[in-house]
Order: sequence, then structure tokens, then C-alpha cells
Amino acid sequence: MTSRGPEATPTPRVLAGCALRAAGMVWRSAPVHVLGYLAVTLVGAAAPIALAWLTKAVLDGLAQGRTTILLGLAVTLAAVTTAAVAATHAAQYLRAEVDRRTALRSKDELFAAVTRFTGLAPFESPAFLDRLRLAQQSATNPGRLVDTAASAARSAMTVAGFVGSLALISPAFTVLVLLSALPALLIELRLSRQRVAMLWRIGPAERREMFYAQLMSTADAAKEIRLFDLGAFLRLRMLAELRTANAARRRMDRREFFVQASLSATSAIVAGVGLVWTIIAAGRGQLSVGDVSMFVAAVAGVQAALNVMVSAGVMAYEQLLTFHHHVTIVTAGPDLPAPRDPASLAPLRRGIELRDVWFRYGEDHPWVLRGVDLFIPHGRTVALVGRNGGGKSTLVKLLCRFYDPTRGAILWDGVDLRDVAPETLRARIGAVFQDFVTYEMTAADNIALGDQDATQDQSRVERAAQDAGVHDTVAALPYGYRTLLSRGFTLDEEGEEEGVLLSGGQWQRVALARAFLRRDRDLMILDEPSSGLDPEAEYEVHSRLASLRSGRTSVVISHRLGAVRDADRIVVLADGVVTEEGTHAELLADGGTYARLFTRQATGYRDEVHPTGAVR
Ligand SMILES: Nc1ncnc2c1ncn2[C@@H]1O[C@H](COP(=O)(O)OP(=O)(O)OP(=O)(O)O)[C@@H](O)[C@H]1O
Repeated sequence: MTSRGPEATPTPRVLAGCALRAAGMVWRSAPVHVLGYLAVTLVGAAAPIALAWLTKAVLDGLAQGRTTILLGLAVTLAAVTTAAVAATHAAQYLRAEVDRRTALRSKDELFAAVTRFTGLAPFESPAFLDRLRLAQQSATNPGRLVDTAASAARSAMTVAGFVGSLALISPAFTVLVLLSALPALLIELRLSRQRVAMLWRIGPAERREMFYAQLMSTADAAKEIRLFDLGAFLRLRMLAELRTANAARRRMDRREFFVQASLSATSAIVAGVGLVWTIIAAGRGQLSVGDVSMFVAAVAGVQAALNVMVSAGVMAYEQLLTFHHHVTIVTAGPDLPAPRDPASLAPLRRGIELRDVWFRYGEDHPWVLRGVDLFIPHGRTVALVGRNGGGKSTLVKLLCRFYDPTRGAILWDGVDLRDVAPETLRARIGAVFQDFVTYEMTAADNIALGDQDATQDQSRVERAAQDAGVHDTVAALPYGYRTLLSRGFTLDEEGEEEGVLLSGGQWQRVALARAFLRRDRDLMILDEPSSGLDPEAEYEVHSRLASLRSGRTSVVISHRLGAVRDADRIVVLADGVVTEEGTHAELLADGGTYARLFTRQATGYRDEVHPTGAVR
């Protein structure tokens, strides 16, 4: 599902599966509305045929001077016209409702599937992201398929009705009109395959265009864009992507225009020939005035209805091809191998062992971890330190099983993490990630997301905030814990209860509070938990974290070596290999990388005092 080459066109069998799935989805979403829609469609389909016959009867009645039947015919004509108009409006409403209800279900199904992916790899795959975008766009397709099918059925009825009438006048001409629609169908199907392939090809350009547009409209990037004067640069890039996509769409539109113009010309020629023939036949007295009117209405009706049928068939085909992206995602297997019979995971007793763990993010990527052997003992704190890009955060991601080791294994009290359901493992872990999320939600929600049970328990949220030292800040916000931590939305519909923005350090404390809600978990992961804090706050938070960690198993990553010196074990990771391991004192005594980094940092904090007493 992740490779990005030209998309192979799904086989008819696969498309039939998609159609069945779409039909099931529509039926489950809006059964009553679908039935109503089909009923009014039927009325709409019968109306033109009835009108044509009534018109013929009126004209013949007039020509033959049978005025007695004219009033009845006129009333019937008016009633049929009214019913046809009412059916059109009812169909519009019902179709929109079917669309809305089905789109809701389709989005639910799609995002349930997206959140079911347990690892991170799909979200780092351009092919998957392109597919997801197209799948999102296809949310209304199942509903539209009903519409398309109904309009095809309506047209089929019209064709059948008029074909009967036409055949009475000229069987040969009837065959000619019907046959003239066949090339149109084949050509249009080919065009629609090309259109869907084009949409897949321009997917990356469209996503980049969206990326630039979003960048220019979000507060996060606004500072740099203004300071570095990036506005015009980003706008031009966005427009370049849009032009690329537009050029592909234009080429396709032109091709369609030429093909459709040729097809329309063919239809017009067929209709013109027929008209000449009927006029000549009427002149010779072989046809009545009513017959001529019927013939003209029938040819126009059959051609228009055949056109609609061809368009409907093509549209259905295109809608199915796009909906296929949805189906591919919702029916995809697990992104990480799922254990057939998942092992249960008891609370940690001995520890977590990384046994010769090798990892790279993809086959074309370099090795990030190269044979890491490491034991994280139960109840102890292990600190991971080392230079940027050494693989520390990657190791932590493997502990959470966001990826599986490429080689080697990670064992939780001897149980391979691959044998456990990811959600079971994650229920035992608490974490603050380096790139924690700042949710545009209320302060209370931002904390409670750490443990959803807490959404119903404000006291737990407040306790966690107190532990993270952010309670006073939150309590002082305009609406306390109800305050929205965003300037992009407001709390109320009227737009009066505006949100606020927190500082970087305050956000970090909110993220810590989220982790504090999971304090009872077996493993606590703290990836740079205090990087945004001021020195006093850092000291305070580390004291709190130390008390939180005491007796618990934790893995801490920090570049501030003073913050991890008390860890039970300090592990230096360099180029994906454990190069040093020991306590702070042992590593200092060894005089290796850790000792060098620590001394360098410590020297930076120490003032050199001049003999005169001045601080330099
Ligand atoms: N999702 C990813 N896809 C591809 N490569 C990645 C991904 N995440 C990290 N890397 C690469 O893996 C290597 C290790 O990154 P990692 O984030 O684990 O390092 P780190 O030790 O935590 O660094 P830092 O101290 O800067 O946070 C880096 O070279 C990085 O480019």
C-alpha cells in the first residue's frame, strides 16, 4: 500500500467489490432516504414519456378537430408537469441527505482504519498520504453512486419508452440512434481511467500546494515567514504547484472537450438526418403532424437519455476508481505484524532487554541503531545521552513499538514486544515526547488526554497539573481549566470566549501533567522533558520527576547532563551503538565521551572569578 508508482487500474472484479461495499454503506446510512429518492426518480423518469404522448394526443386532437378531449388532456398535462417539477426538488433534497449521511459513515470508517494503524510508518509514506487524501475526497462517492445509478436507471427508462415510440415510426433509425451511443461509452470510459490516473499523478503537487497554503495561514510559521520575509517565496512555490496540477487538469479537460465535441457532432448529424427524413415523409403524407412531433421528441429524448446513461456509467466508473482508495485503506492489513495469538503482558518485574537491536527507517535509509544491547532494570532509571542524531529518540520509539526492530528483539520480562498487542503494551507506558503535541483544546482536555478516564474527573486533572507545577498558571487563565489553549478557535459559538497561548515552558509543563496522569504505568519515558524550562523550573520539575520515578522504571533522554546525573544507569549512544554505560561517577572516572560532555557543560555554568572579585 505504500509504494508510489503509477497506479495499476483495479480489475473489474475489484471494482465490483468496491461497488458492493459502497451500496452497503449507502443502504446502512440512509435506507429511507434512498427508497424515497428512488421513488421520486421513477416519477421523474416517467414524466417526459407521458408528456410526449400527451403532446402528441393534443396535436392530433387539434388537427382532427376533437376539441372535447382537449380539456382533459390539458389538465393531465398540467398535473404531469407539476409532478415532474415536484419530483425534481424532492430528489435534490433526498440526494443531498443521502450524501451527507453516507459521507459521515465513510469518514468514520476511514478514520477508524487510519487510527487502527499501530505504527508510524504509514504516516511517513508519501504514497499512503496521497491515497488518504484521495480517500477523503471520495467520502461522498457512495452517495453519489446512488445518484449516478438512479440517473442511469431513469435514463434507461426514458430510452426504453422512447425507443418503443421511435421503433413504431422507423426501426432502422432506432438501431442507428442506439448504436451511435456505443463508441461514446467506450471512449468516455477510457477518458475517465485517464482522469483518475491523472489525479493520482498530481497528488504530490496538490499536497505540496496545501502544505504551502497551510504554512502561510498558521500562527506557528507566521513569525519566521515574516522575519525571513518568506511570504512571496512560499506563495510562488504554492502557485507553481498549483500550476503543475492545473496544467495536468487542463490537458485532460481539453482532451475531454475535443472528444465530447466530436461525439455531440455525431449525435447532431444523426438527429439532423432523421429530421430531414421525417419532414419528407410527412410531406408525402406518410406521417401525421403528431408523428413528426413524436419523432422529434423521441430522437431528442433518446439521445439525451443515452448521453446521460453514458455520462452516468463513466461517472460511476470514476467514482469507483476513487472510492477504491478508501477501500484499499479500510481493508489494509496491519502495518506492523500482528501476533496471531497475542501474549498478555504482566506488570514489569525484571526489566526490559534490547537484544542486538538493529534498526533503519527504510531499506534505502542508513542504519540508525546498530546492534544495541541494553538492559533497563525494573524500578531503575536509565538515562540515554549522546550527540544529536545518535538514535536516542528512535530507541524510545522502538520501546513503544511504533516500529519493529529490523533485526534483534526487545523483551519485556522475556516477552518479545512483537508478540504483544501494541495497545496492551502502550497501556503500560507513560511518556513525554520531545515533540509533544499542543492540542488546540481546553487546558483541562490538554491534560486529560494523558488518560481519557480523567476527562470525567477534574480533581485528577488538577492534581496532575499541580505535580507538573502548572496549576497556578492554568487557574489564572481567563476561564481557568476551561480556557482554550489556541488563538485559532473560540470556546463559544459567538466567538467571544477567546483562547490564549501558553509559553513554551508552560506548554512543556502541560505535557508533563499529561504524563503525570499515567504515573502508575510500568514504564515512564521522558524525552527531553525539561528542555524549555527556566533553570529554577527545571530544578523543580526534575525533583518532581525524581520523586515520580522513584521505584519506577524510566528512560530519560536529556542533553542537560546535570539533570540525569542521578540516574541509576547512564548510557551513551553514538552512531547507533552503546559506547559507554555506568553511573555518573563511573563514567566520569572513565574519562570518555560522557566525562568530556559533562565537563564541557559544567565549565559553561561555572564563573571564572577574577582576583579583583569581578565576575568574567
Ligand atoms: N522518521 C524518520 N525517518 C527517517 N529517518 C529518521 C526518522 N526519525 C529520525 N531519523 C533519523 O534517525 C537518526 C537518529 O534520530 P533520533 O531522533 O533517534 O536521534 P536522537 O539521538 O534522538 O537525536 P537528538 O539528540 O537530536 O534528539 C537521525 O539521523 C535522523 O535523521
